[in-house]
Amino acid sequence: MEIVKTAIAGCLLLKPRIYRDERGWFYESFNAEVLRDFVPEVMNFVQDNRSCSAKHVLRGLHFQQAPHAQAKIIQVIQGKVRDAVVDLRKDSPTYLQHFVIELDASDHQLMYIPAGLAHGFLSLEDETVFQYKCSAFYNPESESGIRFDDPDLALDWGVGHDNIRLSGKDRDLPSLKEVIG
Ligand SMILES: Cc1cn([C@H]2C[C@H](O)[C@@H](COP(=O)(O)OP(=O)(O)O[C@H]3O[C@H](C)C(=O)[C@H](O)[C@H]3O)O2)c(=O)[nH]c1=O
Repeated sequence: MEIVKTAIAGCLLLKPRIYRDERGWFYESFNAEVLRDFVPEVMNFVQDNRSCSAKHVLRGLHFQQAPHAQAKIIQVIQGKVRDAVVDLRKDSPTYLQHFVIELDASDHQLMYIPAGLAHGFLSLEDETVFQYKCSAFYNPESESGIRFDDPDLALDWGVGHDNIRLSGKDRDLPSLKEVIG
């Protein structure tokens, strides 16, 4: 597996070695021994989530507040997304840094997102299936987030905001300024 650093400290792209033959392909999508030196929570993933989204559905930006903050290893199983992360760790050298990256199921890339980052994605195709490992259990009481169109972040989702479909909960998310105080 190739481990690639991103613009945010500790957030890593994971590019598995793909074994192809006449039957198709195979790769290890998670291997604790391989990730041990790069992913502090490698042995603490306790929950896997999977969602399916229609085109232009945006889920996020979400995070769980400490002590329920979740590190995640995300992957697009089917379809394509624009995935966004924001560093909310006040002690991080990349505090408030953010980026958007396109992840396509056909690339088989994964991304490790440390605890303390806000995360969301925009589905670019119908039936986009998104799966991720979490290092802490779901704790709705600790859930928070940032609105997808926050003016201070100005995230580039690649489509007009009028085309984006949100849950009622996500429509009411606070701004970055409200979250960081
Ligand atoms: C997250 C979660 C949700 N649920 C239930 C609660 C709701 O009844 C239903 C849908 O939840 P929600 O609308 O919060 O799902 P998403 O909008 O996909 O949330 C996710 O969106 C972005 C992409 C993330 O990175 C977060 O991990 C996660 O919050 O599943 C559970 O039972 N367990 C869970 O871990």
